[in-house]
Amino acid sequence: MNALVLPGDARAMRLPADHPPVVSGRIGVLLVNLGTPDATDYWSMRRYLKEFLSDRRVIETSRLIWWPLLNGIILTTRPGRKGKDYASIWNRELNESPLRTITRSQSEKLAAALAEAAPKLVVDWAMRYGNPSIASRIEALQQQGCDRLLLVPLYPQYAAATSATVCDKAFDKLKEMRWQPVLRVAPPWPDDPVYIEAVTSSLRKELAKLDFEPEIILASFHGVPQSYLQKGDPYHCQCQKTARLMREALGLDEQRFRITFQSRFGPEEWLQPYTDKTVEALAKQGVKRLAVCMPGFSADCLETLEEIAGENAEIFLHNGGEKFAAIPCLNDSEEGMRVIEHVVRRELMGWIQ
Ligand SMILES: C=CC1=C(C)c2cc3[nH]c(cc4nc(cc5[nH]c(cc1n2)c(C)c5CCC(=O)O)C(CCC(=O)O)=C4C)c(C)c3C=C
Ligand SMILES: [Fe+2]
Ligand SMILES: [Fe+2]
Repeated sequence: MNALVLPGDARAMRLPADHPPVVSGRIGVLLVNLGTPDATDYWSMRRYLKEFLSDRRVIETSRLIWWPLLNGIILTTRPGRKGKDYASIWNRELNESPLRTITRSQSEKLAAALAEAAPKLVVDWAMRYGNPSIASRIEALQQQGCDRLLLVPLYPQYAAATSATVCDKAFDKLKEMRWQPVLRVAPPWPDDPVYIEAVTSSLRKELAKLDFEPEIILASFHGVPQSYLQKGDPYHCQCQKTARLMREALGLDEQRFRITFQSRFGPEEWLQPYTDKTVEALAKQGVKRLAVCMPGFSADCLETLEEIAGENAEIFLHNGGEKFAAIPCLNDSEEGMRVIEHVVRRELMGWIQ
């Protein structure tokens, strides 16, 4: 007879010698963000973009039209161009993208914050595209004895292209498993008072550090094609709600605090107003001082550091603007961790005390 110590509760269990090993009794929390290439060279970028842009949740265009486009022009030209953009924001110390560095830190800080209240908890993190994959981390959590799993897509606003595809991927892994962990999924938090308080107090703090007072603040959210809204995706409404609640909490009017949508891709019409067009128009109208916050991103990434802090700053300054600030995302700041810990504690109710 073997004596097996269960990591969760340190119970010793007696099993026959030919019995497969059993580890159980722990709870896994898996934080998931969008994705990241392993490196900025052409092939790493191509692999990452191929996985990302082959996802039917992201690109809903008919495969007959999309496949030749993707495998022809897009995967030939985009990896090189975007590799340079990633290189401009790369974390050289750790040789990885900022999104990876920040997501790991969020996971480590969450684990530390919950260690005392929930010693059976194992906190981990994954990327929907690239590494570490969702499948590999679910497997690792199971090997550590997690028979219950809380999946946390790190998107405050739900979109099929982000939140739903995280669930699809997790369920793909579960489909292969004999002993599936029980799965809970954290809902989005577009109007959660803890989130609204965190994004507005973080914004106030960042504004206070500037050497200027912006005439206008943009809340820029990642866009999606306009057709996704027509098909019933709640993303647009949830972004509007977050922006309205932020504006009310800040006591600003609709002129001073405006919503825009960034990162459009391809010729289709995306959610509007577009961030880059708005930034250009404001500069041309004579606005001299502008700040842009990005409350839909839980962590700084290519779209915030390169597109907003880089490209959009340049657009503003080239068209007559004088001062531009890109406000950092919540990241692993005190405010950011307050939101993640709040969501996780609430969704673990009944599983932990
Ligand atoms: C082409 C369709 C895309 C849709 C729809 C889309 C939705 C969407 N994306 C995010 C968050 C992020 N996107 C990021 C990068 C990125 N997004 C797309 C395309 C779509 N996104 C691409 C092709 C890329 C890669 C870069 C590029 O080639 O332009 C990132 C940054 C990742 C990083 O490592 O830094 C984030 C985050 C949301 C929230 C969203 C819909 C709501
Ligand atoms: Fe995106
Ligand atoms: Fe709406």
